[in-house]
Amino acid sequence: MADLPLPESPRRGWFAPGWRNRLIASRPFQRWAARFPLTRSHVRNEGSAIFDLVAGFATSQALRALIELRVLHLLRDEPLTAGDAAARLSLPPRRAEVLLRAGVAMGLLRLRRGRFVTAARGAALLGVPGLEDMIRHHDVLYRDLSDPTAFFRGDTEPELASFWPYVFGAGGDVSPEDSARYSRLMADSQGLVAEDTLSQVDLSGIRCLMDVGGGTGVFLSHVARRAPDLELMLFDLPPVLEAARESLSRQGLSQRVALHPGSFKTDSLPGGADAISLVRVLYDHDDSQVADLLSKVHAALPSGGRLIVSEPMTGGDRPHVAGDVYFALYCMAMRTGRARSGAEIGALMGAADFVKIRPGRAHRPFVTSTITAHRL
Ligand SMILES: CC(C)=CCC/C(C)=C/CC/C(C)=C/C=C/C(C)=C/C=C/C=C(C)/C=C/C=C(C)/C=C/C=C(C)/C=C/CC(C)(C)O
Ligand SMILES: C[S@@+](CC[C@H](N)C(=O)[O-])C[C@H]1O[C@@H](n2cnc3c(N)ncnc32)[C@H](O)[C@@H]1O
Repeated sequence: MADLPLPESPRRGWFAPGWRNRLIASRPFQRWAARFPLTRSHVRNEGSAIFDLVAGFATSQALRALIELRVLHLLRDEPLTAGDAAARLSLPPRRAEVLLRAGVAMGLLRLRRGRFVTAARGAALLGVPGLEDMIRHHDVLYRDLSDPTAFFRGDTEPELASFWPYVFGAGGDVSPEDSARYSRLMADSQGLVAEDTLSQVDLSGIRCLMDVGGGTGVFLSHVARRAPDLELMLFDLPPVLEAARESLSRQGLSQRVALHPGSFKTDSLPGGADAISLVRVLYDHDDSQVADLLSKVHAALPSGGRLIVSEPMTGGDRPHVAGDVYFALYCMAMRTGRARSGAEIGALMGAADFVKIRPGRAHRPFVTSTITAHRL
């Protein structure tokens, strides 16, 4: 049996992890378990799960090609043969066929009588606001992860942060095109986050809500539709609020949302709101910045005031792929903050003197999770 480089296990005997892991890694055991009726379907499933881990990067890159070439759009209404699709996509026919078949294998396309057409999963993907742009911008993260060992050692200079210029204080030498690209991506992807936040958080009893780091006001525009009597305040960096002003005016919401330009790094937060939301804000910042921001939020709220935090979170002692792989690595590439578990965010809230700290019921942790708290 091959010797696994495992640390000495403190547990001994039949269930000691070292013993179990050595057994499972042994080829004779694997061959036996693959044949034994009570274990063979489990072995097949595990093999398939391991293969998905091994091949995940190839799947993601095929997905990016399908999106960049707009294959799902091309085949949404019109089934095409590989040859016709190749001509429309300006791809060599054999290569087009490989891509189309990959799309079928991924459940995004269907193949019927020699013609490819977009499947229900592909159509659903097209309907998710901002998801195509989100997939496209993964070119940056993909480059940043190209030497994963160096990445985890902290020996690389990821370029992802420069894609999101606001993190280092919007403005700077960011081109208007880049600025528009990130604002659009952030605003588009906010739709789902806003929906999921509002399905988890009860706004009843709130008179005035201030969204801090609220970007161009997408979350507040969802709140405005949901709660027509709520007063709304938006706090963000001055250049971001310029974009918010235009966007809110287009939606006829200029009168409902009061704009408060400022930086929570250098300024205190304005008073007047009895609830403050932080949507996808904390994970961009390190613990000391978050502690500082939460104490500013505490100071800005009246007694009984409410804090609402919504962002993708890690799974804590139950790690999951969305939080502990995708968002954890994403935030690490950003370098300024980190993905946190609900318990970690709750502890930071507690340290800032918030009470009644309650997690919401997140049904799509890959979109967002929520935690609410109160000021005494
Ligand atoms: C009608 C017939 C014939 C059949 C019906 C069959 C049927 C019922 C099909 C159902 C189809 C359907 C409606 C599916 C809906 C699917 C949905 C809504 C899927 C949503 C998926 C959302 C995803 C995958 C979201 C991903 C979000 C990502 C990756 C967000 C990333 C955000 C980042 C990186 C933010 C960065 C910000 C920063 C920089 C860290 O601050
Ligand atoms: C990840 S975006 C989230 C935007 C919006 N809440 C959403 O979920 O789409 C973070 C937001 O925090 C804002 N922000 C970053 N640093 C800030 C600061 N020092 N003061 C105020 N806002 C800041 C950014 O401008 C940006 O709008």
